[in-house]
Amino acid sequence: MLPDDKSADTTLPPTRLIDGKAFAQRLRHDLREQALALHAQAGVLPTLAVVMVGDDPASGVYVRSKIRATEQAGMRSVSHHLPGHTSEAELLGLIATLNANPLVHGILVQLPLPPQIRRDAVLDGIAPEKDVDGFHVVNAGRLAVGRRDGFIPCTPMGCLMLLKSVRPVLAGLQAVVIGCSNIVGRPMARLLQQEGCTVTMTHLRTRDVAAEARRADIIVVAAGRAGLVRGDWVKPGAIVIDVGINRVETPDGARIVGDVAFDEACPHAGAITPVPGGVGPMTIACLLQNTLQAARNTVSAP
Ligand SMILES: Nc1nc(=O)c2c([nH]1)NC[C@@H]1CN(c3ccc(C(=O)N[C@@H](CCC(=O)O)C(=O)O)cc3)C=[N+]21
Ligand SMILES: [Mg+2]
Repeated sequence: MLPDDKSADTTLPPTRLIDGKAFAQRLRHDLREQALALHAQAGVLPTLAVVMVGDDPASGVYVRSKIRATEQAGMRSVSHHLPGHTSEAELLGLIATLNANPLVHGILVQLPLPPQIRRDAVLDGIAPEKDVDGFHVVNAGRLAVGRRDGFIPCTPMGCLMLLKSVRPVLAGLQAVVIGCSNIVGRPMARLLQQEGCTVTMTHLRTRDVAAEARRADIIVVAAGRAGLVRGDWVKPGAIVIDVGINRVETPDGARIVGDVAFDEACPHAGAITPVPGGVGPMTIACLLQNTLQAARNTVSAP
């Protein structure tokens, strides 16, 4: 390059692919060492109870990968598979038993639940100190008021870790969250706000989501609609975190895609998560982190 050639100064740096799979593998490796140390030093074997109701095949796949990851991370898992016709009272009974069991540190009830069971009644039946999903209303409340003594939902926590891996300081940035479920969007917005972002939460009734997205330095999308975020929604250099998991049929068979039109968005984004291999693996790693934390919390400080 000639000394007077300034073209490099105006060219955007290449898009950075955020490798959630590799990040999650490192985290799981670290968690394994910490779990083994806790077991050796305090005699506590971090244990996660996974409860599944019914036979949704996708849920079965997730549950099995959570159990495998738990054991690979030097922790124990106990799984309870209940039939699809289980009543809410029966499920609450199992949860009460797990709440009372001192050898169980974390409890995860796989969602979605069958229609005869009220999700919120079940989530609020889990002891908050064992609520490693962070879905109990008490843990949601702790996050909402900025307290740090509760559990943070695993997917937003994983998204924040990935964001910070490419941009350690988020303060002052404009963030847009697309989709505001209690599981991802709402807690994500609260975490970003705590990091000092100016957060816009968008949802089904937002008049012009594209216009909100175009102003953003950070886009987190958890809307459950394949290809929702188009290339021209992405401000040059923005960080794009894609939480979507959509199964689509292609001529070459079924494929999992996110909520971002990845090929379109890539040239605009400064950094972007792929699907698969982005946010998904982080969700499981953060579940293990919360389980380890729940186990540690049972050990009285020396
Ligand atoms: N109580 C509860 N807690 C949950 O955390 C919870 C739940 N219920 N119900 C279902 C959703 C979904 N979920 C995922 C976890 C990991 C991947 C994951 O690892 N995905 C990989 C593989 C994707 C694939 O190829 O199938 C990836 O994105 O690369 C995806 C989705 C947790 N969920
Ligand atoms: Mg992903």
